[in-house]
Formats: sequence, C-alpha cells, structure tokens
Amino acid sequence: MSAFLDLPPARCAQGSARLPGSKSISNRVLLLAALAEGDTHIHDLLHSDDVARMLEALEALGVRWERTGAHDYVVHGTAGAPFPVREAELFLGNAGTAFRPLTAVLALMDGEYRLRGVPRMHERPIGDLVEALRQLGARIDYLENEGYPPLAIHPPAPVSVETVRIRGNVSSQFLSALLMALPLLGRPITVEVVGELISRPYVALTLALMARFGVELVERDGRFHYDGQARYRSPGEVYVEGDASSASYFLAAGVLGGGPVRVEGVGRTSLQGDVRFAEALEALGARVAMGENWIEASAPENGRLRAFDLDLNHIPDAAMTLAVVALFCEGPSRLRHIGSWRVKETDRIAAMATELRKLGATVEEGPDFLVITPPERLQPAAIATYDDHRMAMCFSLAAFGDIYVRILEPECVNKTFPEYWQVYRSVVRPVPVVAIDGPTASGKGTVAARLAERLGWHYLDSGALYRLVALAALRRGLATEDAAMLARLARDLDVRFSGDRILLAGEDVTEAIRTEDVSAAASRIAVHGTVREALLARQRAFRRRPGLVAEGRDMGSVVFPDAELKVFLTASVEVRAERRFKQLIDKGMSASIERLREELEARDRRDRERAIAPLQQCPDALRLDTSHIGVEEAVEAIFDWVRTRGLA
Ligand SMILES: Nc1ncnc2c1ncn2[C@@H]1O[C@H](COP(=O)(O)OP(=O)(O)OP(=O)(O)O)[C@@H](O)[C@H]1O
Ligand SMILES: Nc1ccn([C@@H]2O[C@H](COP(=O)(O)O)[C@@H](O)[C@H]2O)c(=O)n1
Repeated sequence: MSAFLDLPPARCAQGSARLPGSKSISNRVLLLAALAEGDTHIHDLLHSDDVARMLEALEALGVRWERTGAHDYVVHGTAGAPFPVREAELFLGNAGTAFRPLTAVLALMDGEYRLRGVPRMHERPIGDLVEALRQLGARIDYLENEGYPPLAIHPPAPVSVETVRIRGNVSSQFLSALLMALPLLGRPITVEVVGELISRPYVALTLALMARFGVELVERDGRFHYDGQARYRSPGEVYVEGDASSASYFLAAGVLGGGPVRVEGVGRTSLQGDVRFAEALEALGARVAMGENWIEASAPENGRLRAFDLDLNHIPDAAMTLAVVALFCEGPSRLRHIGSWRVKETDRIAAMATELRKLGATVEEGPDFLVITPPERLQPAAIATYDDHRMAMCFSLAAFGDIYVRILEPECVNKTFPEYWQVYRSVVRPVPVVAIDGPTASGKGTVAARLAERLGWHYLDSGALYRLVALAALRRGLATEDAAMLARLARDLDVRFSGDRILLAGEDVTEAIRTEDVSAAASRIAVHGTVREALLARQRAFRRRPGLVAEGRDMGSVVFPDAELKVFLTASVEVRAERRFKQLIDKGMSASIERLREELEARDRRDRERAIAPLQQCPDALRLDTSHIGVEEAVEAIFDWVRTRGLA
C-alpha cells in the first residue's frame, strides 16, 4: 500500500473511459438474486471492496454463488426462504450498501446474526432503519452505542401491523433496505416516509431493480405499498450499468481539460440518479452530449465556467465532484442540501472544506451547505483522503490547476473503483516535460533554453537553484557539510526568476552564481539528500502549461521521472573544457584550460558518485553527443524527437 500518489499538473483530458459496474446496482442485485427464486446470471458486476463484503456475507449466510467470468457471476437464489445459515457473524467493512439492506433482510429471517464494520461504520447512524424494523417485530440490539452499528439481530417476534413509518432525512438507504425486505413478510404492508426523503433517485433505483426481480410496489403520496403476493423471481440475466457517480470524475475532467471525454456504460436510459450530474455541468456552461449508453463532456465554448448555486440533494455522491470543479468557476459557488454528506464514509462536508482550503480556496461551511470561492491561483497540496474513495477521486481533478497534487492513501479508491488511477492516466494528459540531463558544460543550459523558446514552453535551469543555495551559504559562512542548515536555507530561499535574470532576496545575482567558487560549492551541497528534497517542490512548480524543458543532473531520474522525453546530453571532456574556457574568456575573465578541465572533472565525479540522485543516463533517455555538432544542430535534433512523440 503506497502512502501517497503525486499527480502532475494536467494539460488536457481527452478520450474515453469504460466505467466499472455501479456499486449501488451491484450490491442490490446480489441481494435480490440471493432472495429470488431461480439462478441469476449477473454480468459486469463491480469488483471492489464494498461488493466483496456483500459477496463474503452471502457466502457466510449459505447463499451459493460462483464466478463464471471476469465480471460475471451466477447466484443461486433461496426463493424467499430464510438463508441456510441461521447463526453468523458478518464483517461488512464500510459498505453501507451491504450493511443496511442485510440488516433489514436478516431482521425478518429466523436467525441469530451479528453485523460489524470498520470503526467509521460504527459512527454512521442506523437508528431510523432499526426503529422501522422493530415496528415489524424485528428484535435488534445495539452492541455498542444506541443508534449505531454493530448490531445483534435475533429472530423476530410476530406482529400484525399494516403500516410502518420510517424517517428518510438521514439516508435514503434506510428506506431502500426496508423496501427490499418487504416480500419476506408474505403479507400486505405499507411503508410511510415521515418527513423529508433525501436522495430520492436512489429509492427509484431500488424500486426499478425490485421490479426487475418481479416485485412491483405501488407508490402514492410518499407511501409504498406491497401487496403481499409478489415474490422475487430471477429475471435470468442482469447487466450491471456503469457507475454513474464514477462517471462524474471523467466528465468533469473533460470539462476542465478541454475534452471531449466520453464515459461508456451509463447514458440516457440509466437507472441511476447521478447521471443528472451532466445537467449540473451544463448549468456551468459545459458542453454535454448523451447517448443511450454513453455521456460526453467538453469545456464551455468560451472556456469559462460559471459559478453556481445548486440544490444537490438528488445527486449527493456526484455533487462532491462539483465541489472541486468549483475551484475553476468564476466566483463563489454554493452547494446546497448536502447534509447527507455528514454521515457518509467520513464527514464529507468537513473533509471537503479542509482539503479545499489547503489548495487556497476560501470555504464557508454550514450544516448542509458549502460555499467555495476559488483562489487566484491554486497552491500545491497534500490531500488527506479520510479512507473515503470519493475524496481521492474528486481531488485528482485539482491537477487541472497547473499544480502537483499529492493524494494521500490513494488505494482508498478500491472501495468502488480499484482501477481508477489507471483509467485517470489514460484520459488525463500531464503537462509535458522534456528532461535534459548531462555533465558540466555539455551545453544543457544553452540547448534547453533555446528549445523552450522554440516550443513556447517554460524553462527550468535546476542547477541555478543549487547555485543560489551555494551563494547564500558562502555569504553566510555556512559549511558545505552542514546538511540541516543548508536544507533550511534551501527551503526558505527568497528567489525570483524574472525573464533571464535571477533575483535572490531582491538582488540580481545572475552573474554572481556563475563563478567557479559557487560552481564548486553547488556541487558539494548537492550531495545532501535534505537539500535536494527541499528543492524538489520548487523545481516541480516550473511544470506548467503548455510544457516544460528542464535541465540538470536528475531531471529524468528524480524530479520528472514521468517526463515524456528524456535526453542525456554529453560531449567529450576536452570539448567541454574548451567551451567553458571560451565562455570565461568571452566574459573577459582569465582562465587556465588545464585547471578548468580538472575542476570540471572533479565536479562530474562528485555528481556521478554521490549516493543520492547521481548524474546518470536513465535507461529510457536518448543520448546526444554534441562533441562535433553546434548548438542549432543539437536543438534541431531534440526538437525532432519532441515532434515524433507528438508533443509539439
Ligand atoms: N553543441 C554545442 N556546440 C558548441 N558549443 C556549445 C554547444 N552547446 C553548448 N555550447 C556552448 O558551451 C558553453 C557551455 O554550455 P552551457 O553553459 O549551456 O552548458 P551546461 O551543460 O548548461 O553547463 P553547466 O552544467 O555548467 O550549467 C556555452 O557557451 C554554449 O554556447
Ligand atoms: N539537477 C541538478 C542540477 C545541478 N546540480 C548540482 O548543481 C551544480 C551546478 O549545476 P549547473 O548545472 O549549473 O552546473 C552541479 O555541479 C550539480 O552538482 C544537481 O545536483 N542536480
């Protein structure tokens, strides 16, 4: 498990993403298939933690199922009879789509069950569901805190109520769970929702899937009636739609990164409410197209995203994506009616506000709303994910702000979308980097600067940063061995690159950092890992649209290991010494070619032999020996490589 994932700044997004199966549909279908008469062949089932928890639970309950293909399963239904295993302890992780429906179903069966989850699951309320089930005779005990999992379920007591009341303002999953369990009663019953029902489309999804399995409830005025007759029957085959909430990240990427980006697996005929995320994007000015089984999104015609004020009660999960999109809108945006976020995988309102602020946004947080004002320019940040898959996926979009984004605990996406990072990389193209490394006086600086100019890209002279630290250290009398002090100096360095001038604390030091004393000191301090670490973020900050040409010693190996093109530029030591000699003479400085050669070789040796980020040719770098070619020819050769890779 990796502790973090660094996402480079994104240049554009284009292409198509095949979505994994919907989590909401996968877990509902598995349970309905288990309760139904006959075998159900399920295709395109999601593979993820939450679905794994449901499959394990069904197995533990004696429901037989087999995997018949990559995403294909057959479930042998129990025809409405109690599950074969009458006593079990189930661990359901943080899967609400498993915990709530299994609670309802098992509470009406004749067994002894204990249901547990991860610590966060034990902080997510379930009292409204338990309360409703108790009206039906269910005997459920709270094992720790009143109103929260874990639960002990005992065989129900017989009761003959005709109407059950349930509150729907905390989670619509309570109502969904109750409705799915009704056919187990075998008698007519009415469910009445008390007060507001949030996230209504998820209930519509439940009803549609129950109907696929032969049980149609009559709904009138917030009341759902079961006739006591219908029984679950397998429809034979079920295809799971792509996950509409997961679609939101790629549709947003299409909008922020130009597009078009097409998601395949959901569309006009989808059962899932989150397809209406597309309407929200349109309200912001994005261009959206939809087919039966696909949706496509692109940036607004004029490239500008309108700020928004939206009631997002109907798309609570996809709405999180809008919170990050708000960073790119013109002005403050308000997300309303999102109170259910507080009881999800984490308190998503608090988590979202905290992480958006790290990026520089101004965020007002209310009980059920957020107001997000984007900053002038995003700042790079390490984003905590709170073991919440959606936090990780949402914040991957911040990379469109021309910044590196560090996602902590990135594997939390396994909850619903284990392949997310691969699919993300197939659609989102990073800001391209040409990394040029090589020994002293090989011509890296000259060639890289000209290439950058020709491409219209940014240019990074990474050696200048080491030289600046060296100059500052020499001026303060710091020893080149004092790694800790030097690292502090490197971190706090007040540097500004202004055209071809370099300013240190406001002073123009462009020439001062080029002396041989500074060169030697730079290569001595460059051996310290702490100094290199302190300069890493500064170097990466140069990676901005439309692209970067970076030169130094470890551009391709450490700073930009994902560079689209890596070049190792070199020349014989004699040629390099002559070039440096000529450079100094041209500047009116005296020099000895022998001494220059010795110094140059000593510097190269230190750079090659140091333990951390040594000068080396990366295995994937192209070598260019400039001993016998001029500057223009070298630039032309690299420009050709850039072109053949489709970067310009
Ligand atoms: N292909 C080339 N042919 C001839 N001269 C070149 C060539 N490339 C660079 N030079 C000249 O060599 C000198 C040294 O080049 P430059 O300073 O760019 O090297 P560098 O690799 O960046 O050095 P350093 O590592 O010290 O920063 C410059 O005066 C430059 O014009
Ligand atoms: N990526 C880099 C760049 C430079 N260094 C060290 O700094 C010295 C000065 O660099 P120049 O390119 O300006 O000559 C150089 O000798 C290296 O020791 C580095 O380590 N990594």
